[in-house]
Amino acid sequence: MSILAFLVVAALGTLAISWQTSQGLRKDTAASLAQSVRLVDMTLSNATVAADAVHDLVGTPCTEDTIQALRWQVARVPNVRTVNLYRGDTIYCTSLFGHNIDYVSTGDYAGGQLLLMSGNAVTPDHPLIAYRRDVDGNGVLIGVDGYFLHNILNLLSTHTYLVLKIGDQWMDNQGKIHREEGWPAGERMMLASKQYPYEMRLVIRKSDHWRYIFDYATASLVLFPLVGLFVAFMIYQLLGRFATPVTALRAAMEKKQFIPYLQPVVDGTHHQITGCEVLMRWQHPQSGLIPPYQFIPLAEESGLIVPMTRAMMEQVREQFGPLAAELPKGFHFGFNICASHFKDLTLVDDCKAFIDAFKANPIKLVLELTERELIEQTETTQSLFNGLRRMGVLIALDDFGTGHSSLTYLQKFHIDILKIDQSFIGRIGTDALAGHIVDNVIDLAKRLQMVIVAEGVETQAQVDYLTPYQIEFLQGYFFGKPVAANDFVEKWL
Ligand SMILES: Nc1nc2c(ncn2[C@@H]2O[C@@H]3COP(=O)(O)O[C@H]4[C@@H](O)[C@H](n5cnc6c(=O)[nH]c(N)nc65)O[C@@H]4COP(=O)(O)O[C@H]3[C@H]2O)c(=O)[nH]1
Repeated sequence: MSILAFLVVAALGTLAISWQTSQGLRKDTAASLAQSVRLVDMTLSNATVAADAVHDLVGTPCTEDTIQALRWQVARVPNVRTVNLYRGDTIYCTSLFGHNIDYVSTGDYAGGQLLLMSGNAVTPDHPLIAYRRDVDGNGVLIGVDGYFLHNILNLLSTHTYLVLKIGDQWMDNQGKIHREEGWPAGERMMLASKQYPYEMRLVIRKSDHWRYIFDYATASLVLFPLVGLFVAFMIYQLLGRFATPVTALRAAMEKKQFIPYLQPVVDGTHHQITGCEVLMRWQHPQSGLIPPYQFIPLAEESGLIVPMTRAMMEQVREQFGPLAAELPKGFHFGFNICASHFKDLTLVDDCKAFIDAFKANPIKLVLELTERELIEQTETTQSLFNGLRRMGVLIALDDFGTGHSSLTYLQKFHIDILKIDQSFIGRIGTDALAGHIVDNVIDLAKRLQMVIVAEGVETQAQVDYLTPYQIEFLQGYFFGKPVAANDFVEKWL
């Protein structure tokens, strides 16, 4: 989707740029054509001025005065290089050589008026335009300097190929005169002069488009890919990353959205705080605080629970390690650990790092395993359990009474603590049968001679009921609900 979005924006950008470019190019070229015709007309009008000035000399003999008058026009009128008089098809008087006989092919003149020449006798490589004014078979020929004309072409053909066409000849912006139609390929435009028989022709080559794009749409060239990348990134954020619930979990983990909530655990006699259970919450930016039953099963299924639990231990360690001195003596932290985590040897390192963070006032670390998900005994799990034991980590069996743990299982894994499931505590005082079941579960736990925690204690009646059993620890809303780490510090420490 992101790539598609990028391509769509890029395609739109390309369309916009090419539309913008072709519109701009068309407008600019039309303006260049009009401008070039105006300038060439202006140049040729100088020839008209010179021709007007010597009009009366047409057909008169080539005297010194006539030659002087011709030369005077060359000196006076801009762009005029030569002024010549002819009779029929013979030039007989020139500003350059005075009295001189030369042949003129008047039939070659476009519209009988203009001829494009690559040079003359004096400057054979210097283009010029001959302007002819005929007066009944006689007339005047004005040589107009091609330099100014090819400069006009040069100046106005920055983005296109612009030529001046007179008859079947044309001059390019280098001042070269051509006869064949050897023009570059591309879109053609032309504009004819209304005053003189010539036209300006223009070719928009493919490369002109590119040059035009770079010159005029640089901002768009940078902007569109950037917008494309931004849109693609936003779509990636909104759709791509959360395409599956697992990717959503992974993203949340990277953004550290899983945070610890802590619930106090109190001693069974004086109801003083002795430790806490760490319970994970997902602080979702849109949905708010998400309880663990909505994401823990998926986290376990996908294997993400291991890094999530490690991050949880790290967060608690970083927040409470510096407060070690303020914790009650022998304070315990309980973490829920899923069965698959017991195959991961990094657990030992994480536990060591956790314990080491509280050297100032050593704590007890409790790993809570749920009874509903029994651990298989393999060499790895066994060595892991042994390693944890050596470090003094305690193992608690959570939700005791709801699963199928056998005595052998409890012994095999050296369980230290049994946490009686809250469903049993919740039944206290409801009916006689329920009371019987609760008694039996507590009795069984007692016979196993393990430390007991009663979970889910909500009422005074439940506390009173449990008191004669001398249960070591109690946990439940009656004493305190799970709260964020800061609130826990404020309320309990
Ligand atoms: N009605 C009632 N409920 C009480 C009372 N006292 C405690 N509770 C709730 O009982 C649950 C005790 O945790 P749990 O049995 O380990 O059960 C936990 C545990 O199995 C799992 N869980 C929570 N955090 C983690 C975690 O970090 N890792 C793993 N693997 N599982 C976790 O999600 C389960 C539910 O957690 P929570 O929603 O936090 O629910 C907590 C706690 O808020 C009470 O007096 N009344």
